[in-house]
Amino acid sequence: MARKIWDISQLLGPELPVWPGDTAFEHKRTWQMEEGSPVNVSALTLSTHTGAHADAPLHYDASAPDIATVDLEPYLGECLVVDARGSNGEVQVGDLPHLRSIDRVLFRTYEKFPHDKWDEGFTAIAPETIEWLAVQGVKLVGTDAPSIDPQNSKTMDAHKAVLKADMRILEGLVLDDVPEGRYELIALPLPILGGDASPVRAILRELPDA
Ligand SMILES: N[C@@H](CC(=O)c1ccccc1NC=O)C(=O)O
Ligand SMILES: [Zn+2]
Ligand SMILES: [Zn+2]
Repeated sequence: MARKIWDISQLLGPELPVWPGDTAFEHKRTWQMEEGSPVNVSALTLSTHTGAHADAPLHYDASAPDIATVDLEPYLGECLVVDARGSNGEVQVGDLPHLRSIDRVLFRTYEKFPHDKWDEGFTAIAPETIEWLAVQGVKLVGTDAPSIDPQNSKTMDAHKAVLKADMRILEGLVLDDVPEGRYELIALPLPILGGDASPVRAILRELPDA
């Protein structure tokens, strides 16, 4: 029996909302068959933080590893999806369920993911929550929000807490259709030399029957 797959990635098209001031997503043709080329070939212009993406430690520490260097292990394996829609402003420690032997935690903060407009008031993750997850042995934290820090953050406290615990981050996931529970996560970053982040094709898959 095939194991159900949830695609938790954003669609990458011209309407994709991006961080204020960041690079807009652009996809244009280099060669076209209708102009006599034997093939269609196009080119992408996009921010490393486009859609569902993985931050590299380099994003928040100028001397830390780039996305081509990080181990792939955190981005592949069992995870817990937590419904944090009740959190207001920041996911607090009190919003967490009891965590038992889990390496990856993904937070759903949206009732409905804002596909067609930028949401500046997204729910961040409190640095204390990151610290608590690290104490529980969590290696990767994911969110449907565009960042784990608030949009106007200058201190990036949640990213700094991730750095201290050497955790990994996924942002921009789409979790609207995913019930709370345990899944297999697959969300591999591209090996971009010097990259501070990479878009990922993020999916969740039913765990194999025990
Ligand atoms: N997806 C990015 C968004 C970002 O770059 C950012 C996050 C919080 C505060 C400022 C940011 N970027 C530009 O100032 C992130 O990794 O958080
Ligand atoms: Zn990011
Ligand atoms: Zn980030």
